[in-house]
Amino acid sequence: MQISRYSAPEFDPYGEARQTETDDGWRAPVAVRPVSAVLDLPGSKSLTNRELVLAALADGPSVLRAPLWSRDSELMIEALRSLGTGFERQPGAGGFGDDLRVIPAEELLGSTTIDCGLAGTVMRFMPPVAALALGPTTFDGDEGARRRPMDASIQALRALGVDLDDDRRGTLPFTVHGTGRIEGGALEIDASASSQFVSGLLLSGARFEQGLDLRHTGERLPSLPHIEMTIETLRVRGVEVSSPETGRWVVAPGPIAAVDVDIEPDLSNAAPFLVAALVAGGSVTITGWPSETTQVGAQLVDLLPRFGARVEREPGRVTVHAPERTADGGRGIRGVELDLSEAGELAPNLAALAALADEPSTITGIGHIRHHETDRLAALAAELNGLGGRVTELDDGLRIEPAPLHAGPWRAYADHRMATSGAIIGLAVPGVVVDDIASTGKTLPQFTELWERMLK
Ligand SMILES: O=C(O)C1=C[C@@H](OP(=O)(O)O)[C@@H](O)[C@H](O)C1
Ligand SMILES: C=C(OP(=O)(O)O)C(=O)O
Repeated sequence: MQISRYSAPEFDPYGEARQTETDDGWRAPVAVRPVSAVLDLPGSKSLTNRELVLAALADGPSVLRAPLWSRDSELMIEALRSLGTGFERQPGAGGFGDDLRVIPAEELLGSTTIDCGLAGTVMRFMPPVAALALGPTTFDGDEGARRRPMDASIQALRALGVDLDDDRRGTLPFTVHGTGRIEGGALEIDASASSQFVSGLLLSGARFEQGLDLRHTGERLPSLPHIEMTIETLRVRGVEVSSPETGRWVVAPGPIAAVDVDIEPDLSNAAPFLVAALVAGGSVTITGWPSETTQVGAQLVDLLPRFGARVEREPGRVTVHAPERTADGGRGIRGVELDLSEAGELAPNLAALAALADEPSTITGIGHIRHHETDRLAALAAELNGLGGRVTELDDGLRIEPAPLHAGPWRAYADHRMATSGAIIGLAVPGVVVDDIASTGKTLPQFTELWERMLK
């Protein structure tokens, strides 16, 4: 599925802050007064795509309530459908679309091609599922997806005895020749480039004859909360999974239970809106905030105060209040020294915030985000510096120094979080034009609508 070019409705809340699709892209609206917004957000990408895989491998039908409907989740649905999984949409109670009943295939069948788009979850979670299907499954995706590392998934499946045809560069495209079963057992992988290699194997591991005893051999492992999320979703479905030591996970063989699940709102997609409170002034509230969660976006309640925000927690909601304005009318955003190795997903939006701070910031621990939708370190440095910023790329992060920013184009590189980062900068800097706001459809097709609502 290709996302159609976004066509924004005419939007002119302040006369000067027009949000329109021009030939060059989307003119980001400027915040001309403090915001005071209460917003509801659609479901989590990471939870939806895990629950889709687990529901398809389960021992009976499951309902996903309030799942995310976006490019990444629809690609996952299509991938599972092409292997024989049944799906029925059911009216949902929330405001963001239907619930989804997932009916596992009696037998998963290959002889198909899976389009991964640019979705890391599809390209890393689906190959083990394809190996459990009978017949060949070819994996491919967007041009940008062909640059994302896949070697750990490919080598893992080979080590498990699965036959694969690939380009030998450790990237898409490749073909998995599924035989309908995987023996399983002990396996070593280097997941330093992405936690998704680990999650992908754990999600299918209970369906291997001997389960899985997986060890990570690399020096670092990014995005640990996402592995915790995988473990938690498995446990909810009755799978025995343990981590006897750091970097090792054991999944017992056995059925994956059919369970109806509620998908939490996407807390990483809360980031641009909560960050907007610091940039525009005022406050932004996100409703439906879970009291307990494995989502890494929950760390925003601790991260944003480091930039000077005040965070208020009430049952089911989080409110972020802007810092006090400085004596000279500045935003009062503080510089930070952050290790974001656990929360690399939040780095683009937090880097945009840091670029609007009064003090320098250093964000480290995020070398792996060079392998996200684009090389996010290079992209952030290029786009911020293109607007007059003073950003230095480090091996594993960014050094961001205060500098006055000016109008200009902002390239999204087909990356939803680069697009929302451009929108954040545009709140403070008139004349920022994001070339591909439609890329937000990867995980949040309602982005511009919610952004408008926030600014009203
Ligand atoms: O498992 C997941 O749902 C994800 C894991 C993380 O990937 P990396 O470990 O590659 O950072 C995260 O950044 C990505 O957005 C989603
Ligand atoms: C890295 C991300 O996505 P993906 O699931 O495609 O890896 C992200 O959403 O920030």
